[in-house]
Amino acid sequence: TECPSVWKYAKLLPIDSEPVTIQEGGTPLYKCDRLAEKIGIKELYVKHEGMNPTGSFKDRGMTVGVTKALELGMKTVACASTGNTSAALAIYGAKAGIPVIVLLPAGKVALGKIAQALMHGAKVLSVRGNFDDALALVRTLCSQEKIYLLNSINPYRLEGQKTIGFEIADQLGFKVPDRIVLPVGNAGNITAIFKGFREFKILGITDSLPKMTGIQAEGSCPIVKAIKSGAPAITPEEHPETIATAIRIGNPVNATKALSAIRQSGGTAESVTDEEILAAQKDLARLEGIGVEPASAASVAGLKKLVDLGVIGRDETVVCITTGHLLKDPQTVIDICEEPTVVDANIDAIREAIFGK
Ligand SMILES: Cc1ncc(COP(=O)(O)O)c(/C=C/C(=O)C(=O)O)c1O
Repeated sequence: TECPSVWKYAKLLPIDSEPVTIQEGGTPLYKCDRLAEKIGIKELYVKHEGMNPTGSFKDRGMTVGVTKALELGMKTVACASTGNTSAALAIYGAKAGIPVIVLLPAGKVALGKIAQALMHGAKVLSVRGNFDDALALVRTLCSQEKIYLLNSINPYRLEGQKTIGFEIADQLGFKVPDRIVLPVGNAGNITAIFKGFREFKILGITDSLPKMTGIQAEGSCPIVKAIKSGAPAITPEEHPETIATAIRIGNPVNATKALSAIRQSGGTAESVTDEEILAAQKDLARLEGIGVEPASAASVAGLKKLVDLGVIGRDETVVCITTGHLLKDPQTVIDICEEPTVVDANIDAIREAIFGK
């Protein structure tokens, strides 16, 4: 059988040429019974997008976006990023053989992501400002030069990411889950996944739509505030703050589409504290063996909060999307875990450390 990947769904993607691919997609959908029991719901799956080649779901958008860049005869690609978008663009640009420019918020990008962007040969600019400043600047650059902008304002990114919805439906035997819960930053992914489920329904492949449920960090949650207030648009946040640096975004470019996806699907949005995010990161790792970076764990933290609040029913079938691998942000893990025990190299010291005698 065909290896599951983004390009399994090529007929539903707006690409006519040979794709630039590193076999992205086809990520595991884990049934998480121990985590489900702890949270108190009947059926919980985790779609682990950290298992993509570059370690995040961004690969799906970039395989389509970079292929389209070549189709359009673009010679250089660029993006602003909280880290994962830039890592993926660096890798797909390298695969495509074209130069990559990335703008990162100085001091606010996890180690693994910077390592990827640098090693794969991107021109990395560390901007003295936040992600939103960097995004405004790269949009200006791409309007002045013939450089292809590949942030999720570029619709081809969302075309690739909608395959997450296709795969979940595929993996559940075309039984659509009641709800998808995922972290929201620039709000491209929640928009894209809803599009995927909507397209499968229009094609008659499935017969329902999941409730799209976006989770943000309490210190960076413009989408949540708009959903709770019923506002037609977000109020951008000047100083977004969270340990989950991947979603430290105050002015999401896809806000309008995301608000529509949440409202059309009967979903919701909720915020969680950094502490709740880190607790969920540990639960995923220690109950299910799923290693994620902090932002990804916001999905599980938000699920727990919404179940406790009675917003999510205990009999719902829920899929949480974990968006990035633990190895992207090892420093945060070292900072929150207990130190290793240093021992002398002899069996007595080992036994003492383990058995205390
Ligand atoms: C691990 C992780 N989890 C969730 C999100 C939020 O997805 P969107 O709501 O579609 O933005 C991101 C986004 C990262 C960037 O925006 C970037 O890399 O520039 C992420 O890296």
